[in-house]
Amino acid sequence: MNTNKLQIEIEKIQHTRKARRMERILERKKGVSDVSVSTSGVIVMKWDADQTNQSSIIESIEKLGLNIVNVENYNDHVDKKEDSHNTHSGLRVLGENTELYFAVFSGVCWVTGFVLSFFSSIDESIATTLFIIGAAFGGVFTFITAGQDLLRGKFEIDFLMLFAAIGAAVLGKWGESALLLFLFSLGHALEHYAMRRARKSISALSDLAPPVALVKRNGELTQVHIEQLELGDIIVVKPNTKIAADGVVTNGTSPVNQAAITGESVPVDKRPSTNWQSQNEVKKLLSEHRVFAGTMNGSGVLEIKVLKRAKDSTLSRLITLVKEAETQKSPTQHLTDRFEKYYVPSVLVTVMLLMLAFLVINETFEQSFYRAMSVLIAASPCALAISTPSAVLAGIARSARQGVLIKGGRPLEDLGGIGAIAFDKTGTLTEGRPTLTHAIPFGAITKAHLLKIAVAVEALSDHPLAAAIVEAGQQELGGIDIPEAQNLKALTARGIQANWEGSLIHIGNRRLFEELTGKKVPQEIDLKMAELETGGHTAMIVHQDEEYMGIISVMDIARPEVVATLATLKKMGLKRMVMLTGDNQKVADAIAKDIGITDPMGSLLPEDKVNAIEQLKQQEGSVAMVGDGVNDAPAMAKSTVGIAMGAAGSDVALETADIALMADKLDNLPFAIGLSRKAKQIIKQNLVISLGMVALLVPLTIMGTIAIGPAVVGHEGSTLIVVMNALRLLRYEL
Ligand SMILES: Nc1ncnc2c1ncn2[C@@H]1O[C@H](COP(=O)(O)OP(=O)(O)OP(=O)(O)O)[C@@H](O)[C@H]1O
Ligand SMILES: [Zn+2]
Repeated sequence: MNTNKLQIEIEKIQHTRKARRMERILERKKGVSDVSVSTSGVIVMKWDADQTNQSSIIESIEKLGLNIVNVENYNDHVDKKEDSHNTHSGLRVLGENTELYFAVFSGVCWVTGFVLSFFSSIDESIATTLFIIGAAFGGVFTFITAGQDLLRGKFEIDFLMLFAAIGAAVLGKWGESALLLFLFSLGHALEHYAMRRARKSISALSDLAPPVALVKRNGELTQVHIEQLELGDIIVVKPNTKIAADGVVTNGTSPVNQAAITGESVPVDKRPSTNWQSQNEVKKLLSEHRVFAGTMNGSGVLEIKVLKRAKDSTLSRLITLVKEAETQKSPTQHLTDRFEKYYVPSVLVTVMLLMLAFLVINETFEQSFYRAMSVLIAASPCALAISTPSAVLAGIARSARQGVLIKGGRPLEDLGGIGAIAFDKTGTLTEGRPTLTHAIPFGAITKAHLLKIAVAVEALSDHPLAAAIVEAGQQELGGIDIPEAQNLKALTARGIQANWEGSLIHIGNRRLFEELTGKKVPQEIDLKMAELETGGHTAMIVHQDEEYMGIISVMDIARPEVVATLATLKKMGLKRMVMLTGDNQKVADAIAKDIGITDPMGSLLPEDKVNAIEQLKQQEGSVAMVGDGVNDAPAMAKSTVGIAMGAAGSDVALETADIALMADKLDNLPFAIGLSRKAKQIIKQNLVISLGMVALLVPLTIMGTIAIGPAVVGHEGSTLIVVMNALRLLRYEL
């Protein structure tokens, strides 16, 4: 089976009955299965590439009198990116592993022929025939690939191999020719087999989402294909079944295992959101209210309002990004590509010259040709070519399983070599949910008045600090009516300004008032603030017209896992852990001391954060920046590797980061760094193995110490070792 998935948008179908009929008709087509036609005009189906093809399917749909609007082939761009050796699907009579079976059969022919050739009583032609059959089975895939490459104007290893085999055959050395093609095809079949294994663990992601969902419409439960779910639909998720869509919990409580998306092994308790009817965005929801398609419901029944279409779900985005990531070349790969560009032609020239050796030294053309072929095989950069991509593929596949999306070889390699790591404070190192701790009025002002002003003004702000002040302030004031403020102006990294009851209010930090008044803030205020800040409280001044009214302070606590995470990073040898924040330096120092940050940098303007990253890069070579990917995006973009946390809930973070921690936690950071280091190390080992083998084999073949057989064994052996070495990453644990 070679299953593909196809989604076709057509014009709306008027009746459900008609849609069902379409389904039945299409289902009857050979190679097509699991057809679902929605009245909204979406056809989804699976089709087997061995039995039918896309254009034939589209033709049959058009024959039904339907107008096709759009066609989306889920496997399309994956298939195209499969390596060229994998494209001859026409010959896959025995399934995916046909090449391997052919190689084994070719080997059997060769061994039998080889054994028979020792018996003088048996006619030589029998052994020769076996060799020829062996060569045919061993060479057919090589022949096709070489042909395809040639048509595309490319000289690749398959062509060289075929050339060598034909050369040997021309010289009457059928045994050698068969051996060569056998070993070559065996090596490459095993290599593809291994690579496919790594790729499978990526495509396993696609199987996470259940194909159907139970939807509640007009009080009735019906089963629909997930592509037919509409935004706002309420789906019912039974205990221990998979959740079919991204959405908000509207009813029921249940623990949900989100490991598939976020890598968290502990289930997250979900409960209904109180205002689910007005909730329209997954990213604004608290983790206890939102659910993701592909995650596993626990013991309770959940009702969920669908907030994303199947094709836009976090899981779908993740799958697309992982598949894209696989094709992003790493720095080492660019390097080896460039190396190969000069290397391959020079090998060819050398081989040409070696063929002419008989003109200079005393040997036959046959001997010269034979030596040249051995050198050609020995020097072929097969192992080199696969050494980095295989590691990148395995690394990305492994991390995806852990809830870490690494977008390609570059971030994978870069993260393994970072000299320092910088964190955004609010929401990354801290919970990002500050609480009000103090309200200190000055002089004759009452606490209630101070809070009233603060609540009225901050109610207009969407800064995380504001929410804390409003919520706690209102509670303390006991639901009294507070006149509304107007004309809010957010003063970035300073505070806010608004009109209230005919006066002008400012709330913010020292910078704001220094700029406003041109003077330092009064000493007693400064001292009081400093006292709070030393204790880790973020203090803000409330100012009405010309008067300082008081100080309010909030506190944001560190995330529970941060201490352990930073300790692990330290143990892993990361010396500089930097915290970047717009908050006061003293607050930064206080938090840093508690959690193990080495370089707290406070009172930063947004552009200062970017400069700080720039500076760190100069000092440490490369630096990773961890943040939420939204308001620290510029700093992340400037860093060597931008790491976004909580990416499962935020499309922006998922798109902009180089590496995304899907869970809203830092837990996986050491894992990601460890995996990247391992990948870097494996890539290095692979380069040594592949180049070392070439360095060993080339002189030996030139001197004639070893013949073509051992050269092929060495060559293919190193290729396999390199791939197997890379696949170790699939089993990586911190
Ligand atoms: N709405 C507001 N009300 C009062 N003060 C504010 C407000 N917005 C910002 N400030 C003041 O400006 C400072 C810097 O704010 P900024 O938004 O740059 O950083 P942050 O989001 O608090 O922290 P981080 O940089 O760690 O995310 C705050 O610490 C606070 O003193
Ligand atoms: Zn090879």
